[in-house]
Amino acid sequence: MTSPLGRLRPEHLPARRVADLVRDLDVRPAAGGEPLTSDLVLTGVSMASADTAPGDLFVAVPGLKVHGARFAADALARGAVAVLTDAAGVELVRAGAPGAVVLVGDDVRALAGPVAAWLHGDPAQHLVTVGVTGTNGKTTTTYFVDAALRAVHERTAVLGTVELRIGDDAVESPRTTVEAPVLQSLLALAAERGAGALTTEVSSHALALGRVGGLRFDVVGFTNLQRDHLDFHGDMEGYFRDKARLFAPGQAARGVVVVDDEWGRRLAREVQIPVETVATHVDAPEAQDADWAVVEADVGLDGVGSRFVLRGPDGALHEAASPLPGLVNVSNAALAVVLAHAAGVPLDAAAAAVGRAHEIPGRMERVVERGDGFPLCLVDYAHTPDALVLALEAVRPITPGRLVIVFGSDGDRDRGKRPMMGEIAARLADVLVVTDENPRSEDPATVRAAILDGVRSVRPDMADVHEATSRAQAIADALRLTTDEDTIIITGKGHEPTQEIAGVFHRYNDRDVLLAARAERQGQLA
Ligand SMILES: CC(=O)N[C@H]1[C@@H](OP(=O)(O)OP(=O)(O)OC[C@H]2O[C@@H](n3ccc(=O)[nH]c3=O)[C@H](O)[C@@H]2O)O[C@H](CO)[C@@H](O)[C@@H]1O[C@H](C)C(=O)N[C@@H](C)C(=O)N[C@H](CCC(=O)O)C(=O)O
Ligand SMILES: Nc1ncnc2c1ncn2[C@@H]1O[C@H](COP(=O)(O)OP(=O)(O)OP(=O)(O)O)[C@@H](O)[C@H]1O
Repeated sequence: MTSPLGRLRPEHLPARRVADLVRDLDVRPAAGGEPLTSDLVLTGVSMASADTAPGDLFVAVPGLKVHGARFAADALARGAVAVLTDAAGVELVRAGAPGAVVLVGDDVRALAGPVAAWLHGDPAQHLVTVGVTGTNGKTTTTYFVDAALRAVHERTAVLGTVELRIGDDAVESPRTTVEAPVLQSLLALAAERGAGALTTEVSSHALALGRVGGLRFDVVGFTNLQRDHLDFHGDMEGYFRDKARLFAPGQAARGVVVVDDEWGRRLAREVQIPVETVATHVDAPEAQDADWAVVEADVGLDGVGSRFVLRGPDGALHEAASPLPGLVNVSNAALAVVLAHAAGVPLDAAAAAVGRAHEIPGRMERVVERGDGFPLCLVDYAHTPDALVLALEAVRPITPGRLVIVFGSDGDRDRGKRPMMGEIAARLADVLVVTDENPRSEDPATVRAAILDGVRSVRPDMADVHEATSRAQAIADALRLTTDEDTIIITGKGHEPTQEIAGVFHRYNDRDVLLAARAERQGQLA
């Protein structure tokens, strides 16, 4: 996917002297290079050569695969005026681009954010900023928070897995949390366009790789911690420690932590910033000590949403609602209300706005309504074992007939979860269509076989278990197998606009494919 950086820079570019960068931040001219001239001016920062624009500082970081300094010549050819790198990078820049202006710093990945914030004049100070981390629920919670912030700000920005949105303008997002220079440039653009608040998802990769460096959030939130991304973080302890970085004093002024799981309780105990705690499971022991607690929840059997009652720190009870089905969304909504309140939105306005929030692409999204021979069809992003359990439990009560799941598991990612996903689906759904998610470089059949091993361990006769070698075929098969009493839930890819197969990103979206399959089936039924 093309990076949106070029399209999302502020219209009024900043202009600051390289000499002032050396004066203000912990960087210095590399020995033996061109002397810094006082008229050398920067108007942008980039970390990827393809995203470099004239006037940029190219920050060349040592990558996990390759050193960014290898691409300095490319960045300079695109108009970069200087390169910031580490000691190892200096030699590489000199080899590829002799004569370049080279600055050097010790940890350039960590410097990228502060440098970009410096260049843009610390744009975050003009906005209320909210960051949300946790394994599941980040996207949903950020959209809920954004809905609440819009109750008091005419224009807002929301950044995350689904899109990068400022006011009504949005582009596809290259990842959950953009690189630090892109984030700072988006903050500057949001401020320039008069946005009063910005909410962003903060992934654990972002925290480990300094993508939110240079930004001190007004409020940050934690949803939960579940098994995911162990290929990157090593173990749960490492994953937790990376998440906890968001709650460091330099990174956020205050926090709101869901304490339903032990990781949340530990985070609330250990962090050094003021935090409010939220317990979202009715009558759970942690509710007694939590600042905020969901004390009643009525999970709507119409599958549209839930009403709940939130007890505040003063003991007062507040009516609130989640516009999406399932108890997990009560949890996300409760967190969002408290986060928005901490970010300056009156409590009842926050609760009302969250209850009315619009549908979120690929999050329990109702794509086909039940009726006329068609089952209710939802597209959901559940791609971890815990999320899958919760998603299936959320749709069971709204399913008069059979619960059908179309699902797979990612290639080149945590292999251990594949049989677990199969076991869960076999336990909690009636009909299974096992297919591909993003096989990446792996043989899709191998990934499916691992899932099917898990299915077999729970359902040895493999009754009502189907395998489809393409996701579009799986969706068509599911529609063919069902009537309007049933529910189909398609999990794993949510809003994603592409499917990655053997290194190639093919345009693919579950919602679009489902609607096309429905139209075709309607033709067959007519
Ligand atoms: C594992 C991981 O996060 N890797 C990130 C890491 O990659 P890397 O260190 O391997 O980078 P590299 O390929 O060695 O390249 C080194 C440097 O050279 C630059 N380069 C490279 C090639 C080139 O032609 N020109 C160029 O300038 C790169 O931009 C980079 O700055 O640093 C790169 C730039 O800083 C990131 O783009 C890259 O994210 C990759 C694309 C990625 O897929 N990340 C995923 C796992 C991720 O971040 N996911 C989380 C969400 C997870 C979730 O909750 O689901 C996210 O926030 O999206
Ligand atoms: N609070 C929650 N606890 C557990 N599972 C949840 C929660 N909220 C949502 N989910 C499930 O996780 C899926 C992903 O939700 P969402 O996109 O909001 O999370 P996310 O943290 O943004 O995920 P990712 O970082 O992978 O994009 C949903 O489709 C739903 O099935």
